Formats: sequence, C-alpha cells, structure tokens
Amino acid sequence: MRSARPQLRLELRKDEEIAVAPIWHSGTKSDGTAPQLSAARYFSFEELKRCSNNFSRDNLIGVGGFGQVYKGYCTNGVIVAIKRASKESIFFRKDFQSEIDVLSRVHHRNIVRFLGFCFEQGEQLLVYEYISEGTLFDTLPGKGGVHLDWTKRLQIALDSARGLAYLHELANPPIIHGHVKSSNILLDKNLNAKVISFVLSKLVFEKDKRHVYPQGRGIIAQVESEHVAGTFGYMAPEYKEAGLLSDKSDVYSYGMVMLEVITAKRPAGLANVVKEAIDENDQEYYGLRDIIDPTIVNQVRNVGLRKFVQLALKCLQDSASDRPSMSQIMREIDIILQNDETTTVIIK
Ligand SMILES: Nc1ncnc2c1ncn2[C@@H]1O[C@H](COP(=O)(O)OP(=O)(O)OP(=O)(O)O)[C@@H](O)[C@H]1O
Repeated sequence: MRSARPQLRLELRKDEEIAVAPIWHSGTKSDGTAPQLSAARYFSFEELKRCSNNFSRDNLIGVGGFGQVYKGYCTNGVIVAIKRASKESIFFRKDFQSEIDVLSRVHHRNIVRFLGFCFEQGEQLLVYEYISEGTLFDTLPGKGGVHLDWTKRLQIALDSARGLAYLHELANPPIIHGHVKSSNILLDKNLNAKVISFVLSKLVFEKDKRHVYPQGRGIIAQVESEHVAGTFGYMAPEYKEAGLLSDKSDVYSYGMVMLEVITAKRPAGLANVVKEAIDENDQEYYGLRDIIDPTIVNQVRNVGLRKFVQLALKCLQDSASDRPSMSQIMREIDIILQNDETTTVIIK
C-alpha cells in the first residue's frame, strides 16, 4: 500500500524565519505507531533484524555517538547501513520523528542517502545506503590498499565541500552538520565522497535550542554545555568554549580535514605544525616538504598546494566571521582542481 504523502505547511514567523514542517499522518501499520513520509520508507524491526543477521557482530561496521552501525542485506539485493540508537546515547530522541522529516528531505549526491527508519519496540533505527570503501580517515593513511593521489584528494575535498554547502545553503531548514571530520566522510566504489552523520547531531530547528539565521549572516545555534560534544582537534573554539555552533564552526572542522588531506596526519596540533613550517620563499613546497604525505609529495603542484593550504588556514581562523563560507570554499577548490588538471596535462 502506498504511504500517505505528507502535506507541507509553510510558516512565516515574526523573525522572518521560514520553517517547512510536514504534517504526519498516522501509519498504515496495524499498530498505528509508524508515521509515513513519502521520501523515506518505514522498515519493520523484524525486517532490519533479518537483513542484519539479527544485528550480529559479523555485520557490525562501526560504532558512533548515535549507537551501532550494521551492514544489512535487503531481500531486493540492496545493501544498507543500519544505525541502531543506543538507549544511553544523548542522541536517543524524543523528537526522532521531526528529525526523520528533515533527513528525508536531504537529497544530494555528496550526502549519504537516507533510505528509511524504524521505531518500534523501544528501538530507533535509521537506514542509509551502504557506502563500500570506508572513511576518508581510514583511507588517507593507506589502510585497505586504496591510494589517494593528489588530484583524487582535491576531488574528495570538493565533493565534501559541496555536500556541506548544500546542508548550509540549500537544505530547508538549513542544517549545521556539527561533527565534520574525516571519519564522517565516506568513499564509494568510485572514490566519490559522501558526508555522513549530521543527523541527530545539531539540527538548527530544534525547539530546545536558541536559533537564529539572519539573512546573509549564516546560521547559528546555541547548544547547552552538557550537549557540547565533538572530536578533539576538529572543534571550533567558539563551540568548545561557548557551545556556539554554526555553519562557520563546520567550516573550521572542514579546514582541519583539508590539512589531513594534504598531510595524512591526525588533526590534534596539526594547524600549528603547518603554520610554523610555512616558508613563503619556498616556491615549490611552501615549507611543507616534510609534512606533506610522502605518498603525494611528488604530485602536489606549487601554486595549488599553496592555495589549498592558505584556504585551509582561512577556515581555521579563530574568529568565525573571518572564515569563508562553504560555497566560497567549494569554488576555490574547484579552481585549484581545474588548474591542477591543466598543469598535469601540460606535464604529460
Ligand atoms: N552509510 C554507511 N555506509 C557504510 N559505513 C557506514 C555508513 N554509516 C556509517 N558507517 C560506518 O560506521 C561508522 C560509525 O558511523 P557513525 O556515523 O554512527 O559514527 P561516527 O561518525 O563515528 O559518530 P558520530 O555519530 O559521533 O558522528 C563510520 O565510521 C563508518 O565506518
């Protein structure tokens, strides 16, 4: 049976903030608990149990802040990643329904596709397309035998920037990822990058958080101190210190990913190491010869390298307002990539 289509309601509030909220219809399931939303499918708990071999250890592919992630084989041959919320997690939500609503409206080729959900028997589960080649974090040091050359790294950086720019500037409502890091960027079989894990982190529309997104000034959310959580090395100073989360705090974390892309080093302390090593007079390596990942050191092109590092450091500025927007970053990386490809062709 086709599920009922949600009707969209457009509310214009006093502060000019626009929110589009679907009206949920009671489910077609016999227990009447499952809301239906056209873009996302409802999976029964039994079905997810079956396709993950009863959430077996063999199917476990990861553990995150939300809970455990299992690989699942659907009867129609589709392979999925099933995120099963742990009840102790702060991400186990009362407002699960409204978050699914947002998730099901996010469609971008650089964001992992959300396929559906389940909440039944006290469980909360989210189902995504399965991305086969693992995380950027694991791939950069060469784990799993995949070598990422410099051009591929630029493409991955561009893909991830596109995904994040979409969340910030095109998704409705705008979404702050809140947890940008190289382990939240997955690579598919063609090594295209897809961003994961923004869900249930810090969606700006959450009622219990103050939020404003004035025109032209980006989006910002205040997170209560007990909910400030992140990975060391990636957290913007204003988020770490004051719980202020914004599109620009995502930009900060992204800048750190850019430095990882070039060095294949872990983020803690990396920005200072790079800043101290920079040598403006070194036309070739910008002073970074010993810091660049040795597997790409012969591939990086001087101008591209310099511009890429400068862009990363702009993202990592202490003052959020001095950081570029994700779409500016996207454009700059695109130019670096195009110039890099032109140079490569000439050299060949
Ligand atoms: N769609 C997916 N396809 C393949 N593997 C996935 C998928 N989603 C998650 N994973 C794997 O599961 C791991 C944990 O994912 P998850 O998004 O829950 O955690 P996280 O990013 O570490 O944590 P957090 O929720 O704190 O951001 C990932 O690092 C990845 O290895």
